[in-house]
Amino acid sequence: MPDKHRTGTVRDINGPIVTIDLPGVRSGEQVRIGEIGLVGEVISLSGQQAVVQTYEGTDGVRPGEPAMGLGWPLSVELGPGLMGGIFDGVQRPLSKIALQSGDYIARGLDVPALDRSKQWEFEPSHDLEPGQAVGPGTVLGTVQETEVVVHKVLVPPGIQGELEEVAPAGEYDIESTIAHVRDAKGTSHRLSLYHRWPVRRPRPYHQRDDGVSPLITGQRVIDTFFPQLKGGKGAVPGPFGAGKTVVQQQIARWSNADIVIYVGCGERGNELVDVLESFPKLEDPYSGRKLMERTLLVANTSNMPVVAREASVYVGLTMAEYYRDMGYDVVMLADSTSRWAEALREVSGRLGQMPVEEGYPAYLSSRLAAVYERAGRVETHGAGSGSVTLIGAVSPPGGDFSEPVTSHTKDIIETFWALSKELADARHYPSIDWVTSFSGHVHTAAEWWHEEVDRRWEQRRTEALALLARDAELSRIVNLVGPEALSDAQRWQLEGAALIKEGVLQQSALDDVDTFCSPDKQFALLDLALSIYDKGMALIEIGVPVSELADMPQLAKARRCKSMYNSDQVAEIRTFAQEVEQAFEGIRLEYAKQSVD
Ligand SMILES: Nc1ncnc2c1ncn2[C@@H]1O[C@H](COP(=O)(O)OP(=O)(O)OP(=O)(O)O)[C@@H](O)[C@H]1O
Repeated sequence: MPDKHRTGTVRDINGPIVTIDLPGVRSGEQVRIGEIGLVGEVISLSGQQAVVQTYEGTDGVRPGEPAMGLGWPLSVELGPGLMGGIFDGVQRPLSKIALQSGDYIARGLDVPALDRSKQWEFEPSHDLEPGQAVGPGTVLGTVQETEVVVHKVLVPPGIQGELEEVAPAGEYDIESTIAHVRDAKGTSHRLSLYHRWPVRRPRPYHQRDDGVSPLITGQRVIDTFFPQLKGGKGAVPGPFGAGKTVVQQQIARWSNADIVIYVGCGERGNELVDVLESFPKLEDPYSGRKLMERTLLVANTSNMPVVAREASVYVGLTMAEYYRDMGYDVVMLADSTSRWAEALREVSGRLGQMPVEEGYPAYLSSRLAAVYERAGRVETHGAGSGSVTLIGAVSPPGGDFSEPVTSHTKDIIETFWALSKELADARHYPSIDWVTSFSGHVHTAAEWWHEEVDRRWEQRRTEALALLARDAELSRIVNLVGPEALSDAQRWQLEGAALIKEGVLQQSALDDVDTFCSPDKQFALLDLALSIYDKGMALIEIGVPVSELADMPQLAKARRCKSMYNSDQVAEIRTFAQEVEQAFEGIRLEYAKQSVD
């Protein structure tokens, strides 16, 4: 233990929950437990006794060992050096830890998140003068954190006053003094390139703004059918193996956010290894450099107990808010909030609290809501608008969406991308079910699409969903009485829906051309599918048999267009649409001629 200052004694150990005697300890305070110095946090107090949840295994710790209060709540370090980092659930840098203790994290390790020795090139803001009034969000200067991220060095929340001095341009480590600010009481505050922030306290902002532009993910079923806004909150619930991780990775990789934060929260070890191995290899499609230059990962390692997952979501969110405060659009992916909720359940069970639904405590929904509440688009204190988009994967046991975590999440979020086992089994990817998914952002997104892409976007989207709903009804009839019972018009509706499903909704993450689809290409493909359907229906209405249309080679090509033409080749898709139109016109003329003959 580093210090005997304010020490107490371990009384009782119940898995990750430890009771200690420590006079003067506060709720939420960080403590170190036992000779080994395990990290933990006070979650309840009763007289001199405190109940602590530890973020590391308590094996070997015995009653009577010391416990020490650190005097501050669970906090993270915020400053240059976060980008590209891989941290554990309490923000310890995994790569450094591996150097110190090998692949398995030794317990009680105390490694700061940010590198103390690295020098950063600080460029002070040119418009700053000593004597000037500054406050939270004032940009003191910048540091080029990576090739693609300019890190704004801001006056941290809570500091307000007169600027005494700001450091000249030069190289500084994160602990060097960058500025001094004298507050109204005359106290001088020394500011450096980093500060600490308690993870459970949302970082302040000037005011909330409504989201205005969609988060473009390049995934058609998301952008075109169930859009998300920058600053929105969304969930991806899905049964085992339905594709949650792929959806999240596609968003991380392709979305037009400035910063990506991926919190691997208690998913199986091999999946986490996969994420940790795959992310550093990914190329940033916007800069051509490594995606990790604007990404950071938080990963619960397999030897951390379940309660560490609980902290990791807040750790990720606080870092997301920090970059939001610089005016960036941040997307944070939490995989998965079910595992996070299990941590709540475990702790509440060990505390003997009354379980409400399936063992979860009564505060499950309020905790979930508080987490999602930290998403949003805001007017920051000094750096313009910034946003945190929060997308949580949910892994309901047995794929049952009525279980508590999924159902409470559904009430909180605005965008719900429900993955379906049937679609995944049929290898229809992404397996986002168009019947049960929803987005509360369609009208706002429509303004963007109408302005930037095509004025018919919302109308076309509605037509496609109506056709898919009709398809579901007709498929039920076919299952009952067979396809012969359908009219030619109904069969053509099935063909039209199949074209939407295969040509628009299905999108392979593994297809080099189709893995990302620009908004223009998304609309061109949707419009192509619907025009084919509309033109075909007009022919059926004048008596052309459906078999003649269903065999047209153009239909097969329309299904493949997504992989034949990349996002820059929208003109080619439109040319093909004209060819199809001519083919239909040919049939119409021929049929009209036959009728006359
Ligand atoms: N968009 C996609 N394109 C191509 N293949 C996909 C896509 N989505 C999912 N898959 C396939 O489905 C497999 C399982 O996906 P994934 O690992 O994302 O599922 P999961 O829901 O995260 O699983 P788990 O329940 O184990 O966490 C992938 O390995 C891949 O083969």
